[in-house]
Amino acid sequence: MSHLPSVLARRPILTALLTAFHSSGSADFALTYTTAPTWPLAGARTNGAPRIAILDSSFNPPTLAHRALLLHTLRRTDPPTDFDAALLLFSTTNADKQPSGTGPVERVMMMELAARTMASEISPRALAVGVTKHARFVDKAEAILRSLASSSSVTPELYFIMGLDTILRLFSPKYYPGTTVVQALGPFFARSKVVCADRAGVQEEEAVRFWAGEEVKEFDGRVGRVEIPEEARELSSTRAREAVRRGEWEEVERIVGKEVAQFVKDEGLYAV
Ligand SMILES: Nc1ncnc2c1ncn2[C@@H]1O[C@H](COP(=O)(O)OP(=O)(O)OP(=O)(O)O)[C@@H](O)[C@H]1O
Ligand SMILES: NC(=O)c1ccc[n+]([C@@H]2O[C@H](COP(=O)(O)O)[C@@H](O)[C@H]2O)c1
Repeated sequence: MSHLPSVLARRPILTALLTAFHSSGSADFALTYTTAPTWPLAGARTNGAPRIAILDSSFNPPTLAHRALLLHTLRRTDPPTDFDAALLLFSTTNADKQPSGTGPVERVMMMELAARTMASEISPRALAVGVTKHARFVDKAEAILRSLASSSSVTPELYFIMGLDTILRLFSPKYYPGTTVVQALGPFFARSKVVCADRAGVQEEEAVRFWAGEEVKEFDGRVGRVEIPEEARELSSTRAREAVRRGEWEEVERIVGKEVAQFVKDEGLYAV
């Protein structure tokens, strides 16, 4: 069954929602779609803090690597963890880049498309799509926790999934002027954990240096690992955009899957 018609019908609602979110002085986290109205409470566990696996990405466009990161985190992390819910999260600001490629409405439409194609594999856990205005993980975590505490009195444990290139930037001092990395990340790691996947393109020595470093050791037990299949490791949004520009639609489909590829083609995204 194609999810495209349902997502295309969402455009006016999403446009209004994102405009209101953008102009609100106070909102810094909002959900656009959930598979269960009680998200994040749809899992089997009934006691303890609900655990939410969060895939934060620019989704420019969503790829099958993003899908693999989320599904493999839910199935086998080291150490093994039971999750109650999952969240695809998009930030309207990025820590390093100016917005380019596509606007927020198309990004969220593609995220919702990806979410609908994954929902049955994630079930019985609840899956949501959300947006935040924050670029740094420390601020994203705070916004999500604050929002859930005010709307549902739930205090979940957040697990941020990221590739090695991103965990290197989470621990980079350039994002925390006026303080040390350990001080800046202390409150974040008190309530959240990180699940990290190796990423093609990161130099071996840089990876070895990072894992042996004092800063990551400071948060021992708060950083887990996940492996994704070989074929997903080399996929990236950049490669998908380049394949669109070359008009190689089979390659685009191999990187992003059938439905997102169709959306990108129909909407004329990334063509120039
Ligand atoms: N193939 C992959 N292997 C491991 N981690 C990945 C992979 N693709 C994306 N990630 C991770 O997923 C998160 C979101 O990725 P992001 O949105 O930056 O995708 P991207 O493909 O790197 O995008 P772009 O090519 O536009 O820079 C990041 O933490 C990134 O490290
Ligand atoms: N120190 C940090 O918290 C930090 C550093 C770099 C990127 N990020 C975020 O990671 C996500 C992925 O970033 P890229 O799209 O640049 O790969 C974005 O939301 C970005 O803002 C966070």
